[in-house]
Amino acid sequence: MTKFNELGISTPILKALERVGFEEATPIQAETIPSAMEGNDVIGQAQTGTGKTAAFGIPMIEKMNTKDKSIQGLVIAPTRELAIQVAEELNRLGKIKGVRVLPIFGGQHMGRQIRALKNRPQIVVATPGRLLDHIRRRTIRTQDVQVAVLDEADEMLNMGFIDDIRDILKSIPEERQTLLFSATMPKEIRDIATNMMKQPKEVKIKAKELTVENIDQYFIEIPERHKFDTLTNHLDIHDPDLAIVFSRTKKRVDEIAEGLQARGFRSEGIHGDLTQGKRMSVLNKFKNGRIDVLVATDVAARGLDISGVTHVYNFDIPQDPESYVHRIGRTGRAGRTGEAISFITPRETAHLKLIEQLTKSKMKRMAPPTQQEAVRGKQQATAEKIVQHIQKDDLTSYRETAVELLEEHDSVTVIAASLKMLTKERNSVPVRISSIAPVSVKKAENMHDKKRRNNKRFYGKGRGKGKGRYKGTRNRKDNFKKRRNRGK
Ligand SMILES: Nc1ncnc2c1ncn2[C@@H]1O[C@H](COP(=O)(O)OP(=O)(O)OP(=O)(O)O)[C@@H](O)[C@H]1O
Ligand SMILES: [Mg+2]
Repeated sequence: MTKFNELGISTPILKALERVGFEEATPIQAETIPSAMEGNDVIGQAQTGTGKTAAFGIPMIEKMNTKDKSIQGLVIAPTRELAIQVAEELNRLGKIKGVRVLPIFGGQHMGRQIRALKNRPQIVVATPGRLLDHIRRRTIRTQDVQVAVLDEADEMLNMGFIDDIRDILKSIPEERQTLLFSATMPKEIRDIATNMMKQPKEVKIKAKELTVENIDQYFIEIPERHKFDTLTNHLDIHDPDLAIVFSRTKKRVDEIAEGLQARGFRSEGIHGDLTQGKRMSVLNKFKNGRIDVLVATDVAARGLDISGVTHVYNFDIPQDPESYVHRIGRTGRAGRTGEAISFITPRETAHLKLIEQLTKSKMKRMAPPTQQEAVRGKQQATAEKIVQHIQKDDLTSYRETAVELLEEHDSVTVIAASLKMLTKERNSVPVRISSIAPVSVKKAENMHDKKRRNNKRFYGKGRGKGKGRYKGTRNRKDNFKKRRNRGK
């Protein structure tokens, strides 16, 4: 284990690290911080939840000159929630040094962002579409940017984002330092990345598996129509602190969340068609434990760091095997344990193999939990609560009534009645989720089309097309030209 003070980090940042409670550097931090501080371009790959944010954040903050009021650092992230989270983490690490960090993302008022930019942040953490709007309106100037980071780099360099990223990087001086981080880095994406960088140092933390070892991975083979009951049965038996349920479409996310509510779970959905205000309020409720089950599209698959997530369900397995790695990585973070349960329909077993090939780990088969097991699970949870009362509380004032009850009834009957009263029996209202085609291996190979489609599906129709969005992107013009030529 490496201490932070062995990495050449300055005193204000060491102090900040102490304050946030980071005692030792994680392997990705130990290996990339010194190299990035020397000014190298770095591609950093390490498992989910192993501290990649601080791995790029610390060298970036070190490089910032607080006397200079221009934007010197730029972090680009695929979702708004992640941009906010990364900005918060950089703020915690850079505060003592006096570095100002601002998140900039779509779905928020331009005017409000322009006002916030007047505070002259040194670091901006942004989603690509909105950042490009600001660059084109010259409300964000990138000529003094020295460090550019692509968090979730493989996602940022995929079909859905790459044109925006190219345009953004073009606006930044070439002498910049470029840092790319992700838990996954397919080879073809790494090749694109290297072309945008200067002799990057590649740091890949060696691990037997791409996924985190302390996440127990299971799969349950069931027909589509049994998925919902299987989910509620599993939730009743395993009683997660916080759980995330991933589905492939926004419609199903809404339906699953509503179905869970109908059965008495505290649940809400999050996806790209919701207003930004709603997205934030749902996520905050989940973080504060006011909802227990978050149902999400892949908009919540990458980067989000929410403590207390003990279970991740793949209600629908993802089309993209990389996405599996990121989804299940929402649990088992920073050394904690977690469970991932994937529902596989009989026609999707080949896809399961594809995922296992990528992750180099095996999912264990689990039998679908039955209704009786679920009922037993709920009763056992009540029994545990009773035992806690026995251990903790003073029950003297209840004893007399207890003795009276036992004079008339046998003890098992009395306890059974108490359990019945205390157990919140699950109502079993029928819930229908609209159907979805199974994922197929063949489809997954068609990367190009898939990525364009998926970005719309997960992040929302409106991504990057808000009011005032700069309309004449090179890409669209090119497409237009192509169409015109074809028509001739
Ligand atoms: N050195 C450290 N010691 C203790 N905790 C740490 C350390 N570095 C980071 N953490 C904490 O670990 C958690 C995960 O960190 P982070 O979100 O940066 O992971 P990540 O590698 O970016 O994961 P993902 O691939 O999912 O984006 C965070 O809560 C973070 O504050
Ligand atoms: Mg991250």
